[in-house]
Amino acid sequence: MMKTVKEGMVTIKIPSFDKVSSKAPVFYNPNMELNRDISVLAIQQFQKEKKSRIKIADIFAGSGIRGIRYHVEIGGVESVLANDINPLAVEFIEKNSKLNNAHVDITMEDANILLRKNRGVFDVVDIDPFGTPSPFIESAGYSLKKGSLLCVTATDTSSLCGTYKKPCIRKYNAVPLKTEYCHENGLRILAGFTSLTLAKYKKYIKVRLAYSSQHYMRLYLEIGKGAAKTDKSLKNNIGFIYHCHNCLSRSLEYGMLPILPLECPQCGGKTDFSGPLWIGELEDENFIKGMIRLLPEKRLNKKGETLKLLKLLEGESGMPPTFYDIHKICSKMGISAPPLKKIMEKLQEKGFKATRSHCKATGIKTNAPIIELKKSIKSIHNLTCHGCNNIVGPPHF
Ligand SMILES: C[S@@+](CC[C@H](N)C(=O)[O-])C[C@H]1O[C@@H](n2cnc3c(N)ncnc32)[C@H](O)[C@@H]1O
Ligand SMILES: [Zn+2]
Repeated sequence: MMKTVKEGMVTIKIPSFDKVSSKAPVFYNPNMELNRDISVLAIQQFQKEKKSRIKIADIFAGSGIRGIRYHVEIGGVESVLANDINPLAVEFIEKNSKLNNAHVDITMEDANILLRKNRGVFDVVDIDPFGTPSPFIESAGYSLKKGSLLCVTATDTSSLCGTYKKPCIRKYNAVPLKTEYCHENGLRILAGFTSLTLAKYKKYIKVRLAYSSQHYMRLYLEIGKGAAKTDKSLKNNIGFIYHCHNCLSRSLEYGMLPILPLECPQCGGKTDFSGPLWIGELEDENFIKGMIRLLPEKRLNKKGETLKLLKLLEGESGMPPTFYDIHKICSKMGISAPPLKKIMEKLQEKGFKATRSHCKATGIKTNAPIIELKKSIKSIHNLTCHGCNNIVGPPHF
């Protein structure tokens, strides 16, 4: 039995399956359509900036839908290589390429071998494996050329988010942190690990776009080259996040070792830490603006969702790492949560930056310290609440 799928401008066929699983004869996940839609826009924007024709490698191609979409939907493409280790997947990539009249190059190799054999060939490498991309980053570091784009998906979010600490240390050589901003933290661990892995090849990353959605994380990294620039990139972007579970304050430390005393500077409580991770920029405002401008000319089923996400990510550029969960803070303060918009306005009135986080609907990113945020929340609460001032007791800050 066959199943027909329509996404973007392509139609593909795959063997029927009961549920999305790595055990399916040929893997296809309809929930990743947004991932593929955003990839089409991001790679198109990259190609536009490059002003030359690009060679793309979709090295975990599955049914071929991703690579075929890149071939059909992205302008200025010189070639697309679709690779998979599964022989049945390769058969379907061949069928689906013909079905869409897309002249895709097809290989059946282990992704690491393919990257090693094609050093300096591709302008875009897309790594979309089952679970962790960690075993493939080293070969990507060897293979990628200056000015190329590395697109990485990770679906092992429980490791990156710190539900399980040991697998994160094993796969990403970093200590995770189970907090309200654990998804952003996970993106930072993945970017930090990639940056440190590439460094031995005197290559560094510039994060053009990073987001977490549903069950996966996705990074778009532009590759730079040169020993001095790599050293500088590590110095300016790798470090640690410290988090106080008591008063919810955070701080950053640049470097390869956690050296701050593990005591909260705000309340004296014990702090937890995460890292080494990427504490530099995760969003490139101009890149995202470019992607938004490209939206009207693309045929995407998830256009609305894509725009909403890109707008949130655009707002996050230039903001410091981590965000505050207003519900968590208010529950600690013993008051009901005021609307997010009002809190952001209050912070902005006081001269702080404030924006929403794409990771959490109740999250606010701000450069205000926790004490200022709590003061702002309290003042809005006092203006609007006439019933509970006497029962909440003294403010908790
Ligand atoms: C998550 S699926 C890819 C989905 C596809 N990119 C898409 O958007 O629909 C991962 C694919 O990687 C293939 N694979 C697993 N290990 C591999 C390896 N070492 N080298 C190449 N392909 C591999 C699997 O057969 C599977 O088709
Ligand atoms: Zn504290």
